Amino acid sequence: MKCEYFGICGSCRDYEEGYEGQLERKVSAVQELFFPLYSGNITVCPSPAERYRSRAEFKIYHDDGGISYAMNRLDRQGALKIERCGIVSPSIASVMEKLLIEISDLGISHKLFGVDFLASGEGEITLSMLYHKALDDEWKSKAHELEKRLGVYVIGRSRKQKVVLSQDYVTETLNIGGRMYRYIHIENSFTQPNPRVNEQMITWSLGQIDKIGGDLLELYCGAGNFTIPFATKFDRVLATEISKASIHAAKQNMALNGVGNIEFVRLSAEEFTQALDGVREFRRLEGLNVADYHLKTLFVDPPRAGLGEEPCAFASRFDHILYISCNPETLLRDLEILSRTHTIEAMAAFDQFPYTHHLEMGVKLTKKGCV
Ligand SMILES: C[S@@+](CC[C@H](N)C(=O)[O-])C[C@H]1O[C@@H](n2cnc3c(N)ncnc32)[C@H](O)[C@@H]1O
Repeated sequence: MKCEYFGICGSCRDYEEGYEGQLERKVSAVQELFFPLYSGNITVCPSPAERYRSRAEFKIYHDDGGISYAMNRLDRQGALKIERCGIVSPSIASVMEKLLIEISDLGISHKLFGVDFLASGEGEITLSMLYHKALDDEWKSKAHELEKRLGVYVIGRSRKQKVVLSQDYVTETLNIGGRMYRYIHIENSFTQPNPRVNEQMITWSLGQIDKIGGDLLELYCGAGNFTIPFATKFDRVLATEISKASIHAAKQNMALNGVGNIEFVRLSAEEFTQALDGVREFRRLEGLNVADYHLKTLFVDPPRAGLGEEPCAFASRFDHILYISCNPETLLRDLEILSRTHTIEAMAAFDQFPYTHHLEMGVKLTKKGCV
């Protein structure tokens, strides 16, 4: 019998399909899905089979005066208590059990309903504790003690309250083709969850845009995960993103890596296209002459909803499009539109989320008639 919770609770190690089997099945499914548009080779980038997630969110389940970790059941029929978790990074795994003991010992479990972990490969961890009550000075001093006992950075969150005791970020190192990049990852902001697959994703993507040159436009740039390595391949990069915290981190990441040819601007993708077409003016673009950029390449990494009709029409203006997608279904819809003007040159599948039906995809498109 197959257990749908393998990889979440990590306990049923005899899952009959194994890591390779589940990946093969997912890859066959996307090959079939995209076959009408693309019949070429799909590069497959696997994940480590366990301990691959650098961030994880758990519910806190209270019973008999004790607390345990829990997750929503996949069938949405209540919560499932978690005893062990095979998918979180070694550093998260090393504090999970101790954390429950220390929270109980310090008496800070009352109204605690969730904990979020974010870790770096070097073992730094932010621990966000989510409460249904206001956090007072007594909580702060106990949470300080928790930081000391576990060697983590504690952030307390409740309605309209965020308490940062020491810091709310970790610094991650990624190896991209032998070069080390450093990134500040802020808790509660978007970061790629699987660092080893993320490295493969950036490396594959770099290979696709290697010799194009000119300037790059990136929409949905987050904290500059792709932007910073991409900047080595273009004269200038204009990168936009909706989240203020991510843009702030992106600017720090640019400095951290000694990169100077990127402009990060906090604008939604929709706002940026309006600005480019002169439909609206934005103070956030002041001092930047967008018309001055030689934008022939577009990189997009949108949320699950993908692009849709209008953004695809905008994307069609570019000679080269690189599209990273976390949802093959919306990607298919968008590729059906983009294939009217562009040819799919290459495709890749990145197993960001092993043991789930999710698969991240990468696609390189070139305008028809363009060499
Ligand atoms: C899948 S993440 C990719 C981020 C980044 N490329 C990375 O690898 O970390 C999508 C990003 O799009 C941003 N976003 C969501 N809706 C947006 C919109 N309408 N316009 C611009 N950015 C948006 C989110 O804040 C998030 O950072």
